[in-house]
Amino acid sequence: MGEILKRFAEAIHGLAMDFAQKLAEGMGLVGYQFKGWPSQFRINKYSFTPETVGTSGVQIHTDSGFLTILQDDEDVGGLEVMDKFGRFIPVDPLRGSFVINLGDIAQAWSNGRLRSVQHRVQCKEAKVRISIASFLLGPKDTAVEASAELISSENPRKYVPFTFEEYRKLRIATKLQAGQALELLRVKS
Ligand SMILES: O=C(O)CCC(=O)C(=O)O
Ligand SMILES: [Fe+2]
Repeated sequence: MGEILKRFAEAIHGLAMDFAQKLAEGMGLVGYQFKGWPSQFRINKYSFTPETVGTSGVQIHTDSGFLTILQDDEDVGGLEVMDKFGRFIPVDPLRGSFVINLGDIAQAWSNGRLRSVQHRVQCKEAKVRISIASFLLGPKDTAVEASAELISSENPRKYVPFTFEEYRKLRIATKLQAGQALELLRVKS
């Protein structure tokens, strides 16, 4: 990795960790530690052509990790997120901003209080589009498990404990990319 990318990656990882910490505090989790949770980086390049206008550059999916910080293309739009009514809402380019969204691990970790968001990238115009996605994944060696503070008799545990690696493999094996794989890990009542 080049020096500039390395510094970018470190800064974004730090931002993701701070953001996660604030989320935990906001949910009343005192002293929760995200220490050792890794980030993964991906540079997406879409070579859109007149023929691809109107098609999907990335199919509908949720991100599998905890949270994503997206440095989206500053000129070429196309990102769309799904609202709770199943409608796609365009996220137009906004210079000097990041898009932050939650993934499936956040949903399991929070016992369903936080929700992962379905999204896709549509080809709107015949241009090259570039985005840099930084994913804060999940705990490295321990299981993803909602803290005791988030569990009560009215709010029983929703998901069985699982590791990020197990979840990643489950998503690949089932080809369920839009959050449905999490349903397979629900505690049976
Ligand atoms: O390119 C984008 O705007 C989004 C890419 C994305 O959703 C992803 O990499 O998971
Ligand atoms: Fe994504």
